[in-house]
Amino acid sequence: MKLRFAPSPTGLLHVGNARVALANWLHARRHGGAFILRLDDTDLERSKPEFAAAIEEDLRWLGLDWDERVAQSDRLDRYAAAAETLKAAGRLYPCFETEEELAYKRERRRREGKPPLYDREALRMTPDQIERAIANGKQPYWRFKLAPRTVAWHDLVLGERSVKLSAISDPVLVRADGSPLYTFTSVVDDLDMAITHVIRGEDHVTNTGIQLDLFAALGGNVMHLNFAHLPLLTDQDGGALSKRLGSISLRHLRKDGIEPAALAGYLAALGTSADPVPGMPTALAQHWDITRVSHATARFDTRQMLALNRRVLHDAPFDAMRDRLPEGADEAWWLAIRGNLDLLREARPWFDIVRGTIVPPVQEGEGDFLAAALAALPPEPWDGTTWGAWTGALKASTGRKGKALFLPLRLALTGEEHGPDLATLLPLIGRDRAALRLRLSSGA
Ligand SMILES: Nc1ncnc2c1ncn2[C@@H]1O[C@H](COP(=O)(O)OP(=O)(O)OP(=O)(O)O)[C@@H](O)[C@H]1O
Repeated sequence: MKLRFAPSPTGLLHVGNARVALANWLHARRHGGAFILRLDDTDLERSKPEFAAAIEEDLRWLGLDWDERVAQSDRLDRYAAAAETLKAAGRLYPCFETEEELAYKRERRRREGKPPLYDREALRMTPDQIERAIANGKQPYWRFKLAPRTVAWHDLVLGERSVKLSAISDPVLVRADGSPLYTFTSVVDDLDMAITHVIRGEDHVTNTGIQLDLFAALGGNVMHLNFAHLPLLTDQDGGALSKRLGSISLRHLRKDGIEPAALAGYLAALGTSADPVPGMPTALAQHWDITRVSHATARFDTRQMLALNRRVLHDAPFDAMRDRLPEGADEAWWLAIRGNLDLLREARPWFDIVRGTIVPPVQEGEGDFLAAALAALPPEPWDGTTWGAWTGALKASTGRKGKALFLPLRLALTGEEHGPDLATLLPLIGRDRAALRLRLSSGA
């Protein structure tokens, strides 16, 4: 079994691309197959090496690796040879019509009530006419002569699918400047690399009909090829995603503090009936089943991904996070605050609260209560019971309870209205800091 992810390096990977990459990788790893990263970089104008590098970095961040990396720009000779094979078989024919001529023909057919298909006029040119056109300085581009048949396949996600080839114009495979087009390079590569499963976005369904015909024309055995087309992912409002538009990119999610296990877990469960669980791809592979992906359109819901991110942080052991935490952070602090984080960057303020200096707000009208709290602060050593003993004594002496008792203390000690459990936090803050903050917050 061999799979591939074939992005064009024309922008930053978005979450739709990532879902496809992940599905291919999970399928390969689940079944002990190989996974290839193939950069579709034959569009020299739009492809950029820096995007290729960014794609590789983002895939690695997501926890994906590959057994082989191929760049289509290194294989131009191979596409040229495959074009010759097709020409010799009479399946690739030269065309000379200009864009304007084609547009005019399409319009005429539409007016006649016919579908705007290419009429294969170039196929009727004699060798003489072709020679004359070339002698007159015209460079041909090349179309693939589709077979007059309907191709069918069992799609692992969409079910039974078929494409009637007579309803499609013969596709251009090679431009006038000799450069091959995606439909062509993709098939030559799948054939040469013995790809067994093509998992990609639903935008390629029509291509699949053409590609199966082309695959057979190049001598491939289509029985060895399996397809799965994932419904296109949209943003939260149903809008399309595109690399060129800079849609929700992995790069931005990462910069915003999303953990790869949250994104991978979310994408792997998206469109299935399974509850998303955070996890890196290696762990997710054990339960992966492509046939569980629904053929309904899926929306990328940032809130759900954030909920998973929270879970990743809540369960993260100190050792796994150590390098990304503020200098001087220790395990007790991490365990005390991790349950309160949506994003890792929210950890920093809790470091200052516990280990550093903060200025709590002066609480008007709470001066006496905070002074009493300061006076009742027990001596150190402190442990997990100190908070309960201290607030229990204050409750008895002041008659306060609930929010009236706890909120002024929390505000004084942390400067925040919400946060981690104070029973855990208080011993970490320590008596000196606690005493100072109670005094400052009382306005004394
Ligand atoms: N919104 C989407 N949802 C799911 N898969 C997608 C989506 N957009 C692209 N893909 C898939 O991602 C893979 C990489 O495709 P490609 O590099 O052409 O991405 P793209 O976002 O369509 O790029 P561009 O915007 O440059 O055309 C393909 O398998 C494609 O089907």
